[in-house]
Amino acid sequence: MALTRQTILSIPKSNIHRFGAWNNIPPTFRDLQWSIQPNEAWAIVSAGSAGKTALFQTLLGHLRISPSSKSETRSQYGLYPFLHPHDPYQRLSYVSFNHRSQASSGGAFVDFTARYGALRDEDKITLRQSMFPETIPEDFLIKEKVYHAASQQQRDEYINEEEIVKKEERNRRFEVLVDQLELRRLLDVPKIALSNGQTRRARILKAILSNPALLLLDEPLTGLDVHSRPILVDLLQSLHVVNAPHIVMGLRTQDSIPDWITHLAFVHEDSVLTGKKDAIQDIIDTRARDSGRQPTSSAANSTSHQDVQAAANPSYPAIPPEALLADLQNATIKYSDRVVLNNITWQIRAGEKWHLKGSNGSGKTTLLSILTGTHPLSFSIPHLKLLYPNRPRKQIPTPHLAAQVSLFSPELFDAFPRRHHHRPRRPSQHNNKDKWAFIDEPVGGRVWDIVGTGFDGVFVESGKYGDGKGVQGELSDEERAWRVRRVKEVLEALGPETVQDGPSPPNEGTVLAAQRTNASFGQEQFVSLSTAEQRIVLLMRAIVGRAPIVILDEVWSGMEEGMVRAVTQYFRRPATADIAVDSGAGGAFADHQAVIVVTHWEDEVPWGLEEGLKVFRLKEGGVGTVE
Ligand SMILES: Nc1ncnc2c1ncn2[C@@H]1O[C@H](COP(=O)(O)OP(=O)(O)OP(=O)(O)O)[C@@H](O)[C@H]1O
Repeated sequence: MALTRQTILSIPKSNIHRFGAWNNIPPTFRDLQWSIQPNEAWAIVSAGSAGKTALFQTLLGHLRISPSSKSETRSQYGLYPFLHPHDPYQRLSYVSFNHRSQASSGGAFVDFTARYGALRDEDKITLRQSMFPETIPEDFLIKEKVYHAASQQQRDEYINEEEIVKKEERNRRFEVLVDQLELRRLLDVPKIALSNGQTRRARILKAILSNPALLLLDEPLTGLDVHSRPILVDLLQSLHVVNAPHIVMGLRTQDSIPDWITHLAFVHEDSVLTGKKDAIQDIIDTRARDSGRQPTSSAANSTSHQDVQAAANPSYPAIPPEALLADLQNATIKYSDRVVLNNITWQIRAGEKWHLKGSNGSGKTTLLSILTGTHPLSFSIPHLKLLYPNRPRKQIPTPHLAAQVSLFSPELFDAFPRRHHHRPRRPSQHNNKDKWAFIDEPVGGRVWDIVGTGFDGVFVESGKYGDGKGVQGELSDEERAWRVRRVKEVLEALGPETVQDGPSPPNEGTVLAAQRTNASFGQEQFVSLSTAEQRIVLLMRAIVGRAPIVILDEVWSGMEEGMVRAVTQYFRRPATADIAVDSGAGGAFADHQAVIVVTHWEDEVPWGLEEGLKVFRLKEGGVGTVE
């Protein structure tokens, strides 16, 4: 198609490299050629998050396009002819639900339970105030000196924005969108208190209000309930057809593609296939059929593995079949006039598999935070008994509870500390500078250590062997040996040799896919892993300790296709395989464990109703029932 002033994006045949990488290093993408016209609606599709993210990074100018824009082959309008002559970076908005928030990138642990109390003053900023900083009362800003600086910056940004869009126009759009996205009744709720799905809708609203010409949305539907998904898809379409803004969205291969999408960019390894939807969809389907291979790891198939499966955690008393592990009766939680949990009664027994269901904001995370003891009100619920043998929550020290009710959740993923060392680098002839420079390098936190933090439910690695110190005192030799065996088992079950998904776009500093083994993976730095791999490591952390109650909240979102397959297969492996000597083919869960899965996608639940899966559903008004 000919390039015109209206063309939105144009990348003539190019290789895409990371900045700083030589041209003779394999590029992230080879021979990428792509143009987007205003009447086309594009989605970027890839099996995992890494490929999609790299393509979005290319659009954001974070990767190097070769030949460069100075070359004759490039358009006179650059990457975004449509935005010309505006600064593309002012008119471009990128919202990704694939990444952890900036908040945790500094390495400090962000207290994700703060939302339940909203005790700190800066946590009281409401959704409305976050969108309209000028509505934050002046006396609040003066009192909160630290926050003042941030708010002032937001205010300045707001004023700058005003140069682009008239205030009235922004307000008018806000009024319409806030209803369409069903956020009105949440406007005066502290922003930090919003549920996962509510936060996602609010971020999309904010991005639209910033009036971009091009809105890049990565996985906008992940984490949204079945009711909200079509609402968002319709809204995006209505904006897109008038090109205000033009939208490019990222989807997983397993997501259904909205009808109004006309073109697809399919990322596979280092190639990007672009074209009309049907043609590219055919290619994706064919590839999916061909690659329907099963994980081929020693953990899945071989019988040579000599480890005896490590069933029960020797640190805790043996749990008899069907023992009551959680007994919650008549629990109510409300915030001023909003009842989030209304008289909830729920009993969970050893060996049970639960699917906790409910629309966005129905109280799932709140309910689980009572079981994990992280909700401050978990102490004041009259009847809450946990673990085996059953004891009132008040009598269980919180660290013991954290070790025995293990958790994976999007909030934990965001908050998990990733440490970087800000280290000075000597001036040298290589960096061509006479000044000292600072480089950020990852420190500590090998995968092995991070998985090991799961035994004690803590967030910092501890213990000489990276297997924790034990919350009940010094570990015995038997306990230590059990822990080491367990870390090996989960690495074996979910490490890169088992989870074969094709190589991700090469990241500088990471070990090449071909050289990786499940064992070597344990020695890699957690912070250098891709987002999807970090997820799988935190999943290993949640299951390593064979905690009596395992909570898996939105585990599959953000994982690569092959990972979803391997994890599901591992979860489905019968618990009885657990005691099989020298098979290495143990199940992810032993008979004495209860597992609670939270997902809005039915097909992600590893077990069916016919296999004994139980369903607990939360409804509007905070009512909860066993289905
Ligand atoms: N301080 C507060 N004031 C008012 N409402 C609050 C407060 N804290 C939490 N809420 C509300 O409690 C509800 C429960 O949120 P929760 O995170 O438990 O929902 P969820 O079912 O996990 O949702 P999602 O599917 O989006 O993750 C939300 O509607 C939230 O807005």
